[in-house]
Amino acid sequence: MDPASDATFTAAETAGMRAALAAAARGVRGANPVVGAALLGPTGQLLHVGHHRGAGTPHAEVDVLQQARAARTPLEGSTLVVTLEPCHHTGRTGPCTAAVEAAGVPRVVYALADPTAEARGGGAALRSHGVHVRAGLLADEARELNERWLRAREQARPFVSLKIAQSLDGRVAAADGTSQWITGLPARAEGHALRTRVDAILVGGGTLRGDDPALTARDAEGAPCARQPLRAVMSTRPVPPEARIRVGTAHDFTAADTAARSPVPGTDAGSAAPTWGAATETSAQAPDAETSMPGPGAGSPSLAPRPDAVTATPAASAPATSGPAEGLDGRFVHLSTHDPREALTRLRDLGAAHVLVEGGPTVAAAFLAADLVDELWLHQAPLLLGDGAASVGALGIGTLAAASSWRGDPVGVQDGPVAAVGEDLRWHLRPAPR
Ligand SMILES: Nc1nc(O)c(N)c(N[C@@H]2O[C@H](COP(=O)(O)O)[C@@H](O)[C@H]2O)n1
Repeated sequence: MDPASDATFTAAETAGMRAALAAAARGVRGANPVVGAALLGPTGQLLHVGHHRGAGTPHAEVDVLQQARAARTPLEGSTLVVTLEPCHHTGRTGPCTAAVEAAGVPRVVYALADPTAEARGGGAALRSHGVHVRAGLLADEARELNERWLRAREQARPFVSLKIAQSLDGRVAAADGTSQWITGLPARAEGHALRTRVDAILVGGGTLRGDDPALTARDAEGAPCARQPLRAVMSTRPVPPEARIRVGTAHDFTAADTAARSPVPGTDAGSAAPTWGAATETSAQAPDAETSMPGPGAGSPSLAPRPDAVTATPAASAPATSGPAEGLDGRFVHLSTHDPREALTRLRDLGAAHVLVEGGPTVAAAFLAADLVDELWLHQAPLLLGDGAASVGALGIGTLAAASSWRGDPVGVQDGPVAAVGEDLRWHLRPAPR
């Protein structure tokens, strides 16, 4: 137990922590935890509230200190209240401990200790520099907020998001296999926004062969986003050389690329460099069937892929803000396995800390059955198909009492966990506690 976790806290600190917990929920789930922070004045008055907005953006502590600096708020006698221990490392951003010290905040109250090997120890470091530190305030609430992120870190695997676009009756394709476009443009735009936040997108061999998706992240005009996720196929069968998933990659990771290149911090991954395969360039521009993206002639030109829509921008020239991990930009990897844990291990070893699973039904079921889905984005269109592929394959659930159970997740959505998106319905869900 943290030596300072038996402390008692003031009513103002408890109120500040509640404000910080509410602010944390305005962040997004993924490679980083959701974190909120509040600054209290000498009499406990709430001065500023901030939060973290996802991997690569300022941490909650830095966000709230930046607000104080912008407003010229004096910090003598202040207390920083934060839902996670200030980090004590340089990752995608700098150490929060240094920011707290530089700002001259004399007291810090945090909820939950940082469990990661690389970032932990901020409380002790601040204490050794004369900052008054107390831990454990509303720790259960803070732990619950990041329960799946904590679990992913414990299992030394990436955080996993699953995205499904389905009909009212839970189908992702009609009887003849057609699947474009089940959902409307606003829902598809949400899907692309999600793609820009992840390190890797994964599909199965059935989706690859049936739909030939490009798996690129594009903006509302159909132009490629500055940073692209790694594109991954999980299949024991070969990936055709002409597959669109390979298009535009300057290089690809070969099927043998299981060696570590940029491992997720805190894991035991090795450090050998992977083999780089030759680029496969093609100008094919078929519609992105699996993910319901419009293609040429789809009647929605604003999101139609353009000839250059799959040209990845090299990570080195991209702005150092949120987005996929450095070096994965738009590349392609073939994971020759049906085991979702093995697939995640290999993606982790390539440097992915956040993986988006985009189907199809067999791959979705494999991740769900293994309890490897940390958040679910489900778009439901007002269509009935009556036949065709179900969105999720067999889960081995024989009776209602054993159903896979989910809860609305307000994190990462401003309009609540269930909302209308154009003509469609969007659910943002997290696994129900077991
Ligand atoms: N104290 C704290 N505040 C936040 O707002 C955070 N997001 C974190 N995250 C911790 O730092 C690691 C990520 O660091 P970078 O964003 O790459 O710099 C993450 O693994 C957490 O341990 N901590």
